[in-house]
Amino acid sequence: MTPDEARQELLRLRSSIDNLDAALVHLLAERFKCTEQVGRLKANAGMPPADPAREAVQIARLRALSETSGLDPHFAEKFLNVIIAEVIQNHRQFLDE
Ligand SMILES: C=C(O[C@@H]1C=C(C(=O)O)C=C[C@H]1O)C(=O)O
Repeated sequence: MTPDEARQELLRLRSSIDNLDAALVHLLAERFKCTEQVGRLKANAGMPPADPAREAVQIARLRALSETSGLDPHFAEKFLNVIIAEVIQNHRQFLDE
């Protein structure tokens, strides 16, 4: 591959990365819209913000999905835990409203 071909290939790959990053942002935005509704529902119904049993099921499911799709299951678990921690923090704020 010539240096010029390598630069072209890099641009092509980065264009796909940019599209995928945009898709991730949109997916996360939809997920947080949904979890906001869950948080308000739970706060109104007197349910606790966190549900460790539900989280364990989700983590097991995502780890299995990761294994079949070639994603590192450890990374998938870490990623989901970061998102869930943010969601629970948001849910706690609804308790004060
Ligand atoms: C969204 C919920 O609240 C919390 C956040 C979760 C999530 O982000 O997936 C899962 C379980 C709960 O700890 C829920 O109970 O479904």
